[in-house]
Amino acid sequence: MTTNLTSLIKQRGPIRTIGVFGMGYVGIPAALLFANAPGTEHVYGFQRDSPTSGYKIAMLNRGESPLKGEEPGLGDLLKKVVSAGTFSCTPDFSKVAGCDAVTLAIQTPFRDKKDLLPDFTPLIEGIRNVGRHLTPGTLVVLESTITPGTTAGMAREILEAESGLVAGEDFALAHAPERVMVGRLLRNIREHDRCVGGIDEVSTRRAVELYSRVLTTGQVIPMTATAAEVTKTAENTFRDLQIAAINQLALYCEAMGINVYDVRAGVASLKGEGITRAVLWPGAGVGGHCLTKDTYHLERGVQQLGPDDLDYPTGRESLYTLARGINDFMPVHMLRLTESALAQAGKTLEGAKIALLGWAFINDSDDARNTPSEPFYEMARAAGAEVRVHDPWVDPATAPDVPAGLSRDLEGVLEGADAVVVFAGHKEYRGLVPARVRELCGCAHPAIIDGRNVVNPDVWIDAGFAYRGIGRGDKNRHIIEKMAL
Ligand SMILES: NC(=O)C1=CN([C@@H]2O[C@H](COP(=O)(O)OP(=O)(O)OC[C@H]3O[C@@H](n4cnc5c(N)ncnc54)[C@H](O)[C@@H]3O)[C@@H](O)[C@H]2O)C=CC1
Ligand SMILES: CC(=O)N[C@@H]1[C@@H](OP(=O)(O)OP(=O)(O)OC[C@H]2O[C@@H](n3ccc(=O)[nH]c3=O)[C@H](O)[C@@H]2O)O[C@H](C(=O)O)[C@@H](O)[C@@H]1O
Repeated sequence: MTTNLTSLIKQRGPIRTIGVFGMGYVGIPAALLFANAPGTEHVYGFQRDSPTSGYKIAMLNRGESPLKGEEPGLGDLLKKVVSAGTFSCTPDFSKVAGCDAVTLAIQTPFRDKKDLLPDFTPLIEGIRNVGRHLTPGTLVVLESTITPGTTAGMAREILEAESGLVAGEDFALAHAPERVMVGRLLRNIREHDRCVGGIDEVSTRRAVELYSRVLTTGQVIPMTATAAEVTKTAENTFRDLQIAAINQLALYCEAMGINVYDVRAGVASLKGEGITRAVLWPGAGVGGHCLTKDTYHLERGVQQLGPDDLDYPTGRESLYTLARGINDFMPVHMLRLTESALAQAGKTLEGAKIALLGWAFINDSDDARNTPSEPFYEMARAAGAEVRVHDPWVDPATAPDVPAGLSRDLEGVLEGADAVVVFAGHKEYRGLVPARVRELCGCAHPAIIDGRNVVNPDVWIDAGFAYRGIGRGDKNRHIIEKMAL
């Protein structure tokens, strides 16, 4: 069926000029790969000149990356496309008018951690700016993680209102969620399969044309815009669910006095013939900006798109939000394990000195977004404990929302501690020496609470520690070897 949009796209020919809104972890690698792809004449990196991020504009145009941490290949690619003149960064959104395709990779954080609602303000501002300069025949693609229904709903309405054009008639509109991981941004975009969903067939086809040019081993998987939104939120919901399943099993194993890692090895040994189990790892909780929010995007999507059509067991909570609840319970459980270990050494949380090891939400990383260490920190202090935090990766000078007293001096944090609580599986903690730690703690029976299975229980129990570990029902009831300091 030849629609007005089909002929508009035909008149435009292949996509040559591209705009990418949001020069962040997602937008920058995406823009550089588009700029480096055959057939691309120019890519505009659209970046608002905000107080916090405006500096990126000049930095990127100098060929310097504003992204923290190692990103293999990104620096060289940036220099290449800047010197080739196929990429430039600008706050001048009027250049949208000259683009054949515009993508938006703008942040969509929680508005407030308590209400778990997304703050779409920055994204809406970006969509509005695209609409103001939108010309017929252009493809618009949302890459941000959004609530299912947003592309065909709110985004479409704003674009049409600002441009006076009609989506699906005058311009193409799609969603193509990002699956990148910091530390492997370029590789992930090239190699991961890419779900690409248009509000209609013509939009999907144009979006497939855009993304096919940057994929190497990845395949494009076409679908509808809403299906693409659900795919992104569901893939992280499922990961959160898998983590909750092993966390619940860890709690059960503690109650039954067995070692969850024996059970995990047993279950994981079921292999092949489609009967394999995806058993993940129990731990002190789930942080990050993906798994902590994407479940709620999915839940809001079904509530907004299909409230009257959803058939679900009456009065039962969603399995997915229940999983979120179990994962968010793990820092509470860590506090209870700490309390139990302190009690075994004749102490209480009140007045105890706690060394919290690990502020980052993930091993060997400086990323502390929505870290599970934070609720533990707050609860322990509320219970009257003094908590000092160590993290070898998180920089107290630059990381947001760091606790008072976050230090990189491990021995200093351990000095005088009644309890040592491991929240991140940083490699530094796998080498802790019990005798040295006990000497630094300066008491006969310090507590060690292992949230990431980084210490050997027997070695620490033999050294006089009151040990507790997530899922270690076989060790958590040990007796203390009475010994003088
Ligand atoms: N960072 C990651 O590893 C992943 C992120 N995502 C999703 O991708 C989206 C972007 O995330 P990040 O790149 O991490 O965010 P980011 O915060 O690193 O980058 C966003 C950029 O957009 C800019 N910006 C904000 N409002 C703007 C506007 N109105 N016009 C132009 N620029 C604007 C910001 O100044 C910033 O430079 C989010 O929805 C996130 O959930 C998805 C998968 C992985
Ligand atoms: C593009 C994108 O959204 N990728 C997601 C991202 O997740 P994220 O960066 O949040 O790291 P993650 O490995 O999922 O870990 C999230 C949180 O869950 C905890 N975690 C993770 C795995 C596990 O078995 N047990 C566990 O407790 C981690 O400690 C962390 O606190 O990266 C994951 C990945 O590394 O593959 C990926 O599966 C996720 O879908």
